[in-house]
Amino acid sequence: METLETMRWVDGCLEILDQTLLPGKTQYIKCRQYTTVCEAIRRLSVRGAPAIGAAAAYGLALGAAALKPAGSEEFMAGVEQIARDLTATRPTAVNLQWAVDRMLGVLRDNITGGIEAAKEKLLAEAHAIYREDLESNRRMGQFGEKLIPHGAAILTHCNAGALATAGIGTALGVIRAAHQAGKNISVYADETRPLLQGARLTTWEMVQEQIPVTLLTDNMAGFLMARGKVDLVIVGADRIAANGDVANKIGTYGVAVLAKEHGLPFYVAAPMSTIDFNISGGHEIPIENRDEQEVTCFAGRRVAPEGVQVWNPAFDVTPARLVTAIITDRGVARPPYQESLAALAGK
Ligand SMILES: CSC[C@H]1O[C@H](OP(=O)(O)O)[C@H](O)[C@@H]1O
Repeated sequence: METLETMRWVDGCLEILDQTLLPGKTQYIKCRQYTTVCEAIRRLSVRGAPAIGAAAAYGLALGAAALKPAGSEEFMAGVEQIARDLTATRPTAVNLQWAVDRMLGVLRDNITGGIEAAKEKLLAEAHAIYREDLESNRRMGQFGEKLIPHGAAILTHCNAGALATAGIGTALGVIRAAHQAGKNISVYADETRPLLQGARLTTWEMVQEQIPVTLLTDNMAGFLMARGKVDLVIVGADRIAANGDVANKIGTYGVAVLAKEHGLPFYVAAPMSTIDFNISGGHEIPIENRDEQEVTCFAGRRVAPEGVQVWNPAFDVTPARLVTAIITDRGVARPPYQESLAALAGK
């Protein structure tokens, strides 16, 4: 089985697995400047909320290391600009802002110790963020697999796997844990238009691990459920509001409505770093709109006529009322989410 690292730190350089080339080609982007990390996030070479957060943390450490300020004030100003550039790359996954805020907090706590020491602290914190995600995924898998019945056929959307994280994944981490617990599960993977994270990445991860996986186009999910082929749905998340509304890859809301219609459990797996307690509901979640060519072209060939208008939101919002449970790295939250998520966060 080929196991690939989503990213790795090698001799002062962040190497990012270029996911736009998967599954056909395995190639790492060598990021020696933080601007290369910004571009990798923007073009989804690295993608998935936890992975974006970890990449941004390493990007901030890279950028800070290259600064040659006259003093600490200039250094702080330089790092804060790097932080702004990183958080501007993609607006929806809260892990990006969370990771950058955490790095800035470490800097402010250590600036009095001198600039070189602060640079070392930043790199250490980026390593910590990456390392913690490994353990966070493992815990989500442990909590989540208890919800998975033996022999379950599980539908998932997009890729919330090892390629979206530092570890075994969020939704796919639960699937891996259930598989390893001997539950004889199988997976249905939505291709996930327009960038095909399901067809390219989720199926690849499942095939690598010899977990039975069936690929379907997004518009087939309803009929598959109507034919009684699906036992439950599990997806990842990019930002979850305090009330349990979930922003995830475009198409997730439709799957949740279909699951409700067919009486199927709809689970969301996400670490606590994806819960945004600063917003009350999904209406406050910023939704990224992406380039129209992602929709008008397919495999590099234009399929829609010139002059067509395009709407290409990268995410949608699933209301909490459609979510059966939220599997986090601190336990499983059930409705009412305002209370259960706050309790898991120790608020
Ligand atoms: C474990 S977070 C995965 C999450 O991120 C994906 O979005 P993108 O591929 O655009 O970064 C998708 O929403 C996944 O559920």
